[in-house]
Amino acid sequence: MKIGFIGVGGMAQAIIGGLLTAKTFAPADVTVHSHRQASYQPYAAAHGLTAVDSNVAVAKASDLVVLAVTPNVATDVLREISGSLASGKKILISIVAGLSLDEMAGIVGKNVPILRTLPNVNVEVQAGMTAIAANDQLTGDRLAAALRVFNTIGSTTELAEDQFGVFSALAGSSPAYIDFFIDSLSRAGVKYGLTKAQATQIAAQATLGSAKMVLESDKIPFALIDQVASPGGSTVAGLLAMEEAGLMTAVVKGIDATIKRDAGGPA
Ligand SMILES: NC(=O)C1=CN([C@@H]2O[C@H](COP(=O)(O)OP(=O)(O)OC[C@H]3O[C@@H](n4cnc5c(N)ncnc54)[C@H](OP(=O)(O)O)[C@@H]3O)[C@@H](O)[C@H]2O)C=CC1
Ligand SMILES: O=C(O)[C@@H]1CCC=N1
Repeated sequence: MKIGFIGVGGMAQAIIGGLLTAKTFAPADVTVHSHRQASYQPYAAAHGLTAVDSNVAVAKASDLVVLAVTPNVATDVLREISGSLASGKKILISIVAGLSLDEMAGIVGKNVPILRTLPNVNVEVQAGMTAIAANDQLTGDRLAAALRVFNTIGSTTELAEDQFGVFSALAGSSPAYIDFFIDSLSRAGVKYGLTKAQATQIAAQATLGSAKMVLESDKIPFALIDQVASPGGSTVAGLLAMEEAGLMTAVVKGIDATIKRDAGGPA
């Protein structure tokens, strides 16, 4: 099974990095092309991937064709490769935010098996969270082959397409927000004399452990908060100060803005 990427920006590189580490594909079975030769050729050479000189060549060389370009060029690129997908033998996988299965099928043809996905950048370390929706042409072994791509680099969840916007905010964009939180914790540590490197490692490990606790214990986050906040202690003092500064409202407002923009609202 061969996989090809049209677009090798931040997200495609995270997926490819995760897949190579997981050994889901051998480097030579991964074909790439993007807009600028200066960006895709050195990347392909550095990882032993197969670089080709057009988007159509990616589609021709691959069983799984991953559309990983920015949303503003996605429909043009689909038009460009539609002839190579027309037989319905290749599987189109899109990671493009906001592009629906119907829009894609309207361009490449209703007989083409398509998997719409929304991965997050953590796929690079096999800890991704990916939403998936398949069209009715993608079933059986072919669906399993497409799902395997994302199951080997993290968790997946099947989702109705009208929930991709909220998912994109909670999982696609949130690594940036969680990193913002980690960096804020770390800066607070620097304020009190830790080095930035020490403080970042401490903040990141505490975040990782807390996420693991939420996933693995049977307690909801509020119960875990209560477990940490000793009566009359320092944590409850910190929690109240954070809430006075509007932490929960700030997070929800951030998610509101993310969803609005994902739905086509102004930047
Ligand atoms: N970043 C993330 O965390 C996530 C991103 N996504 C989706 O992934 C997609 C890519 O995002 P991201 O990686 O962040 O963006 P980048 O800007 O990092 O990458 C975009 C890629 O598209 C390529 N490209 C642009 N125009 C063309 C074209 N006409 N033909 C071929 N390739 C082209 C660029 O090529 P070049 O570099 O050569 O100019 C670049 O490799 C988006 O649709 C986004 O919605 C989804 C989930 C999470
Ligand atoms: O910022 C973006 O538009 C994309 C969608 C989800 C994560 N990154």
